[in-house]
Amino acid sequence: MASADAASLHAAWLRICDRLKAEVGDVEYQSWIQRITLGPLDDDEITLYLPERFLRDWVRTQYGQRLQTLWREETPHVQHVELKIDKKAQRAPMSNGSHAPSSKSSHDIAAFAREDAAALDAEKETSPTAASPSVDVRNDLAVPLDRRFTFDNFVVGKPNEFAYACAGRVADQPASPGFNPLFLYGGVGLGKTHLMHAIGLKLMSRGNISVAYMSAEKFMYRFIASMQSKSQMEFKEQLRSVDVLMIDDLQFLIGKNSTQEEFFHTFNALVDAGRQIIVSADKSPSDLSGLEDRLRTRLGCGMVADIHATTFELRISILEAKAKASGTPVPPKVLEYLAHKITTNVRELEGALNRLIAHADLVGRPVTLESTQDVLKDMLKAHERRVTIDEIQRKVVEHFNIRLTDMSSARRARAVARPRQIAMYLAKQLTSRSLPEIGRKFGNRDHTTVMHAVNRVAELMEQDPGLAESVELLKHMLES
Ligand SMILES: Nc1ncnc2c1ncn2[C@@H]1O[C@H](COP(=O)(O)OP(=O)(O)OP(=O)(O)O)[C@@H](O)[C@H]1O
Repeated sequence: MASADAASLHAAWLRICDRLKAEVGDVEYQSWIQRITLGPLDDDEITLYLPERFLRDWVRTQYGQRLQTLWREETPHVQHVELKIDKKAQRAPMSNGSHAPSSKSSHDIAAFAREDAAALDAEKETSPTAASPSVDVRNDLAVPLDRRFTFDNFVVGKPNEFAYACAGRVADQPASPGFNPLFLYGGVGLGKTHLMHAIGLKLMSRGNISVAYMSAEKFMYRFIASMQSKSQMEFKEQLRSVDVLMIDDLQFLIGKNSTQEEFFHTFNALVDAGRQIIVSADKSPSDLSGLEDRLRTRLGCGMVADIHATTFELRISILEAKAKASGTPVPPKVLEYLAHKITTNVRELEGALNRLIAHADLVGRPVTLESTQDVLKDMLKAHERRVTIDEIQRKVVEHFNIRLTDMSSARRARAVARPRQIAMYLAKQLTSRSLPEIGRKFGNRDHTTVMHAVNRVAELMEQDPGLAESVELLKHMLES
């Protein structure tokens, strides 16, 4: 093998850098390739240095093959590429000469991070309840898991059984094919965080597994803080050293481009190293517009599990379990009432129950339906569904297969009059409209007619289970 002098090696390296830059783009180039320092040629093997182990590993997995090919193409003297760690290479002048950072490039990532921080500040201004950014990198990387959020404490029903099963599988066999990443998504307060913590707790109970859980927001604070304190390497190394990384509420990263970029690299490094990633968000990967396409694609590559909105049955089961755990007796009527009134969010359902129990303990009186309505007045008001009389009329005519005009017509035939009475009854039950207001919406009828209809339907529901079922069904459809 002919020997190559230092100048020709250096020239070859510059050409390789040029080609790589064109292939991978500026950001990746500056983040990774630019950190490489050219080392000696030994026989047909060229050594390239990187200042940190994770950088070396990353470059090896991401670009190792390509570097070898490019070297072989650029100079036949080099057949093999060896990537080594050299701490002295840290912040050394770029050996790739003219490829040293341009005026803007060396701080691009930091600049992006500042942009993310600015985006965050803008959000904070419109979101006074959010915590101010904590940028203390001395804290532990992850936040502790909540010991209450176990699998045993998670109530399973139709809407969450699939997510529950997936979470259980990951807890039993982390990083198994098809389950990495595990992507949990669903509306607010439906148990995503609970399941993530349950996985973490179960894994940790088995001992030697390192689990890091943090919100996407926290991830970003850490990232920005590491930029500010020039400890990015430490941050990256810490992240890449965990066995299981859990990031909650990923939607927070929408519009935070450099944090997304950082997360993407962390994600790849961990998955490639056979570590488990668990992510939660309020939407599926494909619906998270605002996240980079390549990140969305990777997020959807493992198991995607949806937690659906709760059903009445699940809400009852959750309330029963929580009431039982509290040790304070709560009548079934109260549980049903809560499950009817608070339908969207388990966190609020739980909050309502806790408030009732605390109140009962404090005043030393049992929980009753009356005390519930009183104690939760404000909360329940906020949950009143804004069902309109128009909606009620539309649903009722659809159900009984009559015309909408029959709601306000003077026709008295039973086939029309009864559904009209039912619609009035529902208007009284589901809206805060007064009897005269309801009457006006039903062809300017008198309030006494409405009152009669309401009483008559209540009476009939007691006598006729078929009719009661129809009315309940309509009510349920209108409420959900
Ligand atoms: N199926 C369930 N069984 C028992 N508790 C539940 C269930 N679902 C939710 N919870 C409880 O409801 C509360 C809210 O759940 P969690 O924080 O996991 O929701 P989330 O989906 O992560 O919400 P967010 O979108 O706000 O992050 C927690 O106290 C959790 O224990």
